[in-house]
Amino acid sequence: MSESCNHDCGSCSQNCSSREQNPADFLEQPNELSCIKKVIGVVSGKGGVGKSLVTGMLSVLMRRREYRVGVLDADITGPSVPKMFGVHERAHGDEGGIYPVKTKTGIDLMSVNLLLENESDPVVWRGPIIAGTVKQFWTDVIWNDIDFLFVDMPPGTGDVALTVFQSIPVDGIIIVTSPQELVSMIVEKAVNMAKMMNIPILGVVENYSYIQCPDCGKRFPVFGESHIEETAAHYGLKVLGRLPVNPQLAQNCDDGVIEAFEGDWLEGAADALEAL
Ligand SMILES: Nc1ncnc2c1ncn2[C@@H]1O[C@H](COP(=O)(O)OP(=O)(O)OP(=O)(O)O)[C@@H](O)[C@H]1O
Repeated sequence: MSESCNHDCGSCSQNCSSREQNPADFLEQPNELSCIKKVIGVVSGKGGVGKSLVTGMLSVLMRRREYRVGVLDADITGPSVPKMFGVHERAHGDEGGIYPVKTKTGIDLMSVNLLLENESDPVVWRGPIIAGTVKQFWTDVIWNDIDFLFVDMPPGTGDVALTVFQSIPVDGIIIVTSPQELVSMIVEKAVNMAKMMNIPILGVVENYSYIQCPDCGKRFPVFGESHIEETAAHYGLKVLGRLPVNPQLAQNCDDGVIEAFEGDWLEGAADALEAL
């Protein structure tokens, strides 16, 4: 602290200990009617690697294990969660807050698409507004009795991702990657961000890992040989699952019936969540 400190940090540029804030200082309180046991962030270092699909599948798996599950779609400019679940109605609220919309199997969803008049309306908002909306999904939405709240994070490690990590008490993150060479750098970015935010990493899921011949069962690494084991070992992370390119999964998303997907690729990830 400077000797001439007048305790008015707004008029001083010194980076002293009284200015440094604990990450916990930025945490927002959830709605007073919410009751959430664990918050799991699903992140990716870049867009399009299947983060939303993995979020959706994990929420379905945990629901199948009889947990009460919610999905907070923090991917405000590319909200794909409601479509995957075939949910098109609008969310409603009252003086207590906003109520999530329930899927067919009882998963609670909140997404900007459930609030827009027209779900095809583009969200052309600047970063602070987007980040504020995500915060409101935490502070204003009534997450009633939730064992696992999955947060489908915006892709990358930018402004909105940072706000989410600062304002929501995330218990652990799952990193979704693809098999390309770039993966190591991308995982490193996500790992560093989690470290900065002091959030445990539960492990990595590799998507688009291979394609499996429906006749002979042989696996083909269409996007190149996987480096996930070495990469995960390098950062001391667990590989929680490898997801093939599977046309049926894409069809399930397009038809809004992700709750009907069949496959045990992510059971390891579900076990890790259950063990939390
Ligand atoms: N393993 C897979 N097999 C078949 N289709 C897949 C697979 N993974 C993702 N897809 C399809 O690819 C598209 C993109 O996936 P998804 O929306 O999950 O990516 P994302 O990482 O969340 O994207 P963004 O970063 O843009 O939000 C979706 O149409 C999804 O159905």
